[in-house]
Amino acid sequence: MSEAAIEATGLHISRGRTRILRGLDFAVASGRITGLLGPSGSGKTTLMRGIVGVQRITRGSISVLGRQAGSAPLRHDVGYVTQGASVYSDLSVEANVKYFGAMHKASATDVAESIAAVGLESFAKQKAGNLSGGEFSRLSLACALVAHPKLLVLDEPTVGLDPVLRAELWERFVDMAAGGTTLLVSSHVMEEASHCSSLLLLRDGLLLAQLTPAELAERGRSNDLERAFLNMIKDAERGPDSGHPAKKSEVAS
Ligand SMILES: Nc1ncnc2c1ncn2[C@@H]1O[C@H](COP(=O)(O)OP(=O)(O)OP(=O)(O)O)[C@@H](O)[C@H]1O
Repeated sequence: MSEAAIEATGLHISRGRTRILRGLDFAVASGRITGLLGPSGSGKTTLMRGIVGVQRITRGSISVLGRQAGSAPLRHDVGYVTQGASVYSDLSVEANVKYFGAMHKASATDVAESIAAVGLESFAKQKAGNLSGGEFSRLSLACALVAHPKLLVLDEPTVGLDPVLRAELWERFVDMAAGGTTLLVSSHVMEEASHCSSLLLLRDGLLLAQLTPAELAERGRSNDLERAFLNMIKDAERGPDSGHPAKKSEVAS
């Protein structure tokens, strides 16, 4: 078993007066793709923010690459691509990637490779503000890739992308993991779960289960992972009196 890149212990996070994450314990393996899945509002973004160190932890801890989440030495090792725009609309694609690359001493080759990795070579000189939604989000990804992070945290990176681009991006993620990068990718598209080695299933701020896609299909009694997830949720809600009791280890207390 590979070493953990992320370890959360007794993690609670509140935002304002609302308790969003309510006691999570899990580990994310190095050099793998871990999917963070759950319905809208389940706490995926909040958890990612905690991992990259931009969200105050209320109780418990998160360790990232062996250090406390958010600590200064992690700055060059952790990449985070948010759902919101993080690039400069008035700069070209190339200038944006160069700008983010400069913070990590990236070479001209790194810049060109990152642009190529997201399929934006023909848009290199175009202003970011003139890109389509999907191109714009791929540019955000290129800006994170240029730093060659050891851990890449991606919040819904395939939203707004067509099926071809979606597939290409997942191939890219698989290649990166094969090269040793750890990826934590959130999505609410359950079919994307099949690309991941491990899945964290969040619901209402609790970890419903951590399992492989094959285990999800088995425990949720369907090869359609969306249906399997829904079945697991129903089982957890029915509790031990249902015909399909949730295993104790699957339900966070
Ligand atoms: N600043 C805030 N103050 C209070 N509550 C917040 C704040 N930000 C988010 N929340 C609430 O926290 C909950 C979890 O939000 P979060 O963005 O982590 O969910 P998510 O699983 O990423 O959702 P989505 O898939 O829709 O992006 C939501 O109910 C949201 O309304």
